[in-house]
Amino acid sequence: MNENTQQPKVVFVIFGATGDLAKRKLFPSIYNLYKKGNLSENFAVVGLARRPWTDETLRENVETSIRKATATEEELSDFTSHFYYQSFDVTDDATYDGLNKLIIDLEGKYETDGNRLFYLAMAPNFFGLIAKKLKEYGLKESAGWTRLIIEKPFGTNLATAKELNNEIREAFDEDQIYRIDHYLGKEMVQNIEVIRFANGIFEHLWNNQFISNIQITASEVLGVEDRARYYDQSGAARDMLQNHILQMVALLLMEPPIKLTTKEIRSEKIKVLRALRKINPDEVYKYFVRGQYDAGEINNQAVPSYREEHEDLAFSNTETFVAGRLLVDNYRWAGVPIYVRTGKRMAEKTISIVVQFRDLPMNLYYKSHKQRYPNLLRINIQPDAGVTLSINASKEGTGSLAEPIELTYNQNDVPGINTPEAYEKLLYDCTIGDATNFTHWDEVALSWEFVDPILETWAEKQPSFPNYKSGSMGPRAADELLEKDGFHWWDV
Ligand SMILES: NC(=O)C1=CN([C@@H]2O[C@H](COP(=O)(O)OP(=O)(O)OC[C@H]3O[C@@H](n4cnc5c(N)ncnc54)[C@H](OP(=O)(O)O)[C@@H]3O)[C@@H](O)[C@H]2O)C=CC1
Ligand SMILES: O=C1O[C@H](COP(=O)(O)O)[C@@H](O)[C@H](O)[C@H]1O
Repeated sequence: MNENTQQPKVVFVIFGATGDLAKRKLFPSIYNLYKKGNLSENFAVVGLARRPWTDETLRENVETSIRKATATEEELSDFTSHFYYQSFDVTDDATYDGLNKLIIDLEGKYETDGNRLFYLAMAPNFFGLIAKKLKEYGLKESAGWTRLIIEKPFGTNLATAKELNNEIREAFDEDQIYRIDHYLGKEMVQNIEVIRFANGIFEHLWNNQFISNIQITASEVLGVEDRARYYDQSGAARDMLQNHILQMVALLLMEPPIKLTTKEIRSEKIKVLRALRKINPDEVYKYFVRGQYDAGEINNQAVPSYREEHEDLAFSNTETFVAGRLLVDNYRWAGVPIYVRTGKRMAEKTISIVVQFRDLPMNLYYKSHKQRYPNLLRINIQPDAGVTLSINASKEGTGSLAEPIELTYNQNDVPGINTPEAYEKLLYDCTIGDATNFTHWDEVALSWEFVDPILETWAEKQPSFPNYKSGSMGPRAADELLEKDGFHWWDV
């Protein structure tokens, strides 16, 4: 079935084809695009890494990674026959000419019109170098389009992000650069705009007169897994807050764009990020909470503390949890706190947004003020994908008393809906040249500007870690953030 009208022709070049991201996300996503007819037969994939694999080894690995997708043997071999491997060290100049030759051969064989998509699924310290070499060895020169997808993290602070951006911009134009943030490929994150801008009942109330606060939670059950080396240098603020969480904030608070184009949507998101109130160093501990998980229990299973996960982490002061209270200084949002929290080894895997509407000045249907239930709009991103609206009504037998009831749409319950993986959507968008759900440099820079003072202040003082139990919803201080304002985290 072809869900979209365009069936791109392209050679994908994956740097880091033997790695975790390629195996878990990229190969299955390319397969799904192919299976759904969102990719024409005119495509090839070149996998690159240092390991001395052959085309056959790569194809076997691709097969293993997509087996779950229940393909027949014939479908699998048709698909994997488009994959080619080249053993390649990105630091070795001698390898780039050979790569160009292989791509040109494949362009002839598969008639891909010279379209090239370079995907950098490698450690970020290689991003600048690869971009430079692609230009230097003429791999950017082709009869079709050339695009570059860059994985996260994009720098470790504003200064390093600028350096990286300058390196990449020397080789590629901004409109060829696709900085991926996979949260922007999630169905319900994309739906934020639709829910807001296609519904008068929400958009008319979407401001500080009617909304008392907004809560964003991205909690994970998993711990650091085998990414300790990366994660310990990063921590929750760099790993999740600087990118995924601030992107959701921008989508939730932006003004309606004048058109649904990449340029207009980005321009509105950028205005929100510019309006984020910068945190003064002396306010960091008042408005932001950091945490690191201790041992605990999740789903009745004992799990170790962060420091016990790997010998290199034994004395780590890296945060695995961050919560904060953000303010956006513009006419629409002045005074509305946006609470965010994200962390590893929490009680459950959830990504959800709760929009709490203001109480009525006087509600005739409650016996006491304590029983009031505000209206809540929940945008459930994962594991449920849908929306829930909490309203008040009298239930049978409760007479003239109001009780909260929930109106729920859960996409997971709708038969026949097969929500595509975030990476699948974003890969497709890139092949058709739609950069709407990728981040512009200005968004990256503004997000670092917001996060940097928090990280700098934290770096000055050793935290008292661990400070939350695995299987909990984070440190107690994260609850106090809201309690000080008379709110509490809603269940997610
Ligand atoms: N894994 C994940 O879930 C996520 C990953 N990311 C990002 O994706 C990127 C890749 O991550 P991930 O796949 O986990 O990393 P891995 O460590 O699993 O893979 C790294 C890849 O780079 C290759 N490589 C390393 N050095 C060289 C070199 N000098 N020349 C050529 N190839 C080299 C490795 O292969 P070989 O050793 O054979 O050379 C391997 O294929 C990172 O930027 C990460 O932050 C982002 C979100 C989630
Ligand atoms: O980018 C990242 O995201 C994942 C969480 O992604 P999700 O789609 O499962 O919500 C996180 O585990 C990882 O640390 C981070 O790098």
